Amino acid sequence: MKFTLKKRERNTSARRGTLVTPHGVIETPIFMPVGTHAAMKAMTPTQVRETGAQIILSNTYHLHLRPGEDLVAKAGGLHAFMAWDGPILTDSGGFQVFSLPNKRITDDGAYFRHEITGEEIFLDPARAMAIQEALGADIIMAFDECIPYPCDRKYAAISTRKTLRWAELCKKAHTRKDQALFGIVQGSVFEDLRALCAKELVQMDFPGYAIGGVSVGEGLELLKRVVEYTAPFLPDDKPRYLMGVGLPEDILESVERGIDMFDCVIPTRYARSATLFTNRGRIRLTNRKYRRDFYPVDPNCSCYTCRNFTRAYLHHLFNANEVLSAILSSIHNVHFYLNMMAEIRRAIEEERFSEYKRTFLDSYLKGK
Ligand SMILES: C=CCOC(=O)Nc1nc2cc3[nH]c(NC)nc3cc2c(=O)[nH]1
Ligand SMILES: [Zn+2]
Repeated sequence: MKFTLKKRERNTSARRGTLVTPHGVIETPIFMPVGTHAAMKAMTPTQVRETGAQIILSNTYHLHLRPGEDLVAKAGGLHAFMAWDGPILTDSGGFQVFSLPNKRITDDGAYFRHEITGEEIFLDPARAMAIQEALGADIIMAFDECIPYPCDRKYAAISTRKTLRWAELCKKAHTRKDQALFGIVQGSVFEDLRALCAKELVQMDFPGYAIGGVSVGEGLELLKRVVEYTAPFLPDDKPRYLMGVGLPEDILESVERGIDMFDCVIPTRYARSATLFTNRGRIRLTNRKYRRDFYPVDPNCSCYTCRNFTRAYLHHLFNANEVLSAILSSIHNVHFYLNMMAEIRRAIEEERFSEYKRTFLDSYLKGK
């Protein structure tokens, strides 16, 4: 996998790059829609492609539980199984489980109790590598502990050292050369732990680095600070992935501070609960005020949904509990995110990212 920096912004740390993977080229900064169970919810691969998505995410933990990585491998791997011929990244998905009470973390790994069957699953570096290698994603993530927020410094220090030890074990266990293994920086909100973790991971020399342990309830101010003091320790010529981020405003602030890759369930999850993104903020389509509103969701949007349907129609679909409501809303929200990323890339190329961010947020946050 090869990352090339194409442009650095003069007055911010925003950067424009190209990431070449075995399944295609990714233009960064990029947003990666999340397809947890090897599927983008309510969208076909063709529809996902049409939104401008270049790379999608799937979750190791969930696919290990069902249908199991051996079955996916027998199907020819994730790309064949889900008919997505673009790049795929697998993260743990254990994050959701990490945040659940029913898990036990030891020095060697983590025990997750399956919320449905109650069956206990043990994940450790070697197993996490074996599962992701069988699934066949282009980018796989080191097995780490996502430190919850808040947490005391002592716990964060011990956990961060463990994540570093696990990163070493992942590197040893990872054999497939056509897969890129990214290291994950932990350290909670403690600047010195973040610096120490980043420096030691860089010493291990990964093809890319993620900043983990964020978007765990710390809020935008702390997120900005963590990114601000962690990103500079990461190599300029390697991709930087901020896990689980986020809302449009979180993404803009993090691009400004040097992040290249993002993932979040927000666009797809909000779509299914009728919350849609527009360049004047979010709208709740089940609200009665859209009953007779014959405008598109976002008059400036060029997606299939905005070109063919009105807010009144989507309001009706949600009221009638039609499956089509989830499909059309997901197409719009994912398109909205990917369109924003395309505008960000152009703004960086034309050295006007700060102005783009200000204009976008003025309209988006104040509904101007
Ligand atoms: C197979 C193992 C691969 O391990 C991982 O993927 N680890 C990992 N995933 C995360 C996912 C997150 N989502 C959010 N917010 C929605 N924050 C996240 C933070 C992490 C994290 O610190 N680590
Ligand atoms: Zn649209």
